Amino acid sequence: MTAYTEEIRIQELQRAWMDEAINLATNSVANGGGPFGALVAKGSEIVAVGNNQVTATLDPTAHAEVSAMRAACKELGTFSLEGCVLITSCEPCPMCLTSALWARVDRILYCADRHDAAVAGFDDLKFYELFEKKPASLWPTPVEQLELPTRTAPFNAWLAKSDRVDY
Ligand SMILES: Nc1nc2[nH]cnc2c(=O)[nH]1
Repeated sequence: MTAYTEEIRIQELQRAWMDEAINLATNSVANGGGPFGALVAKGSEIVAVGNNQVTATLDPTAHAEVSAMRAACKELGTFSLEGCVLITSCEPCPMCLTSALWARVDRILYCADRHDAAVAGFDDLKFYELFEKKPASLWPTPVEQLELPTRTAPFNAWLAKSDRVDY
């Protein structure tokens, strides 16, 4: 296989995965979920899929991407998605983007963006804008530090644990 045909193969695979993510998102609406779908792929294989289940499961963190990454970790038996790609029907919100960074995915591919989501009434864009505003203590949901002398005790315990599993 030449580099060119390999590139075409990868593009076709990505297109098929994105079509699948969009189908998951559309079906999610029909099944009572939010209009978002995502999947995690490794090599040429889909490891796991997910759709938005916030209202169905009473879980504000049950976004499509988080659901897909949770399922992928379970499937692979690991907390790291290194070597995997996250494909999502819509640009990840700040929570999902950070979750993907924590999961150490190799790459994220999305279709609709935060502006498309805003038209549908979702706050992804608003939250991205919030993160650009400082200080967070002045956000509509104030984020404030209560600085106690014991604040680093958990980290001290962590650093003293020789058999800790870093992530
Ligand atoms: N990308 C994305 N944005 C959202 N905004 C609200 N829910 C979701 C979701 O599941 N995925």
